[in-house]
Amino acid sequence: MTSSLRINIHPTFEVLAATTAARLITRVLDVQSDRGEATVVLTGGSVGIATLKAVAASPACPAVDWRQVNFWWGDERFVPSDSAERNCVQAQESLLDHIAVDPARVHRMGASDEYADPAAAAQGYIRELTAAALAEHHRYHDRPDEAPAPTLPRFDVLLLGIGPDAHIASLFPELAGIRTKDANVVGVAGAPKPPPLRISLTLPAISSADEIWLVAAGSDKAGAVGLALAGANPVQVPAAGPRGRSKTLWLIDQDAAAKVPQQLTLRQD
Ligand SMILES: O=C(O)[C@H](O)[C@@H](O)[C@H](O)[C@H](O)COP(=O)(O)O
Repeated sequence: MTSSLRINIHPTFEVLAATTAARLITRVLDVQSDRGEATVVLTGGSVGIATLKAVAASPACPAVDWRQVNFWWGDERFVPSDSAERNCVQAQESLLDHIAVDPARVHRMGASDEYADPAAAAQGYIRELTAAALAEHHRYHDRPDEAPAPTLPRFDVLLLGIGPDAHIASLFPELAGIRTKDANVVGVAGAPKPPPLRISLTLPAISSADEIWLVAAGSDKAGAVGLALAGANPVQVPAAGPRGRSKTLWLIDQDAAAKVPQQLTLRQD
């Protein structure tokens, strides 16, 4: 399957969040009509959280059977589980508290009051991902023992915010995480964006997703977005790395689009 790249530019942060929310609701509904369940990987950050708030506020929100949605996170801050800094705490307040989710389908990354360090929390998430992948493999394969067992469940939509330094999730330029190819989850130390201790999916795990949506707003993201879309090296520009299996969607506002190569904004493949 060839993966398509699309760039959608919106006039303002608010319109970007509202349209991303509408797109997410529609995508989950479409997947649920095919498979019953749907799986979304959430992100932290201003656009990621604003999108969740817009989903909760949408008149279409109740159309989704949220009890059949699996929630994972692309990254998390390694702080106490009840800290307002946690991406999952912000997602809980923005959306999950307002919909009927199945707690067994909400997969939070580990916290500093649950694990000794980010590496241990990463191992814990790897175990949780592997267990979900195996259960899904048995649900969807007639003869599961005849096919190799996957280590990741199917991610229907994976959301990524982008930092001014072009980081995605908690994969930062030049650090070990963006270079990691032999693991699905890593612990992060020394993150330039506080807090310094984090957990993150790796680029191979991110790129296992069917659709990847990169969301960014503001002129401080224009350089990162422009470099990523110009095809920079992912080690220096992590936002250049993600490729969804079927679609890579850039959802950005006009300010963040200021340095997108002109020929790209005309081409929508
Ligand atoms: O844990 C995090 O901080 C996020 O997952 C991170 O990857 C975020 O999405 C970007 O830093 C963009 O954040 P802003 O949109 O707030 O700049």
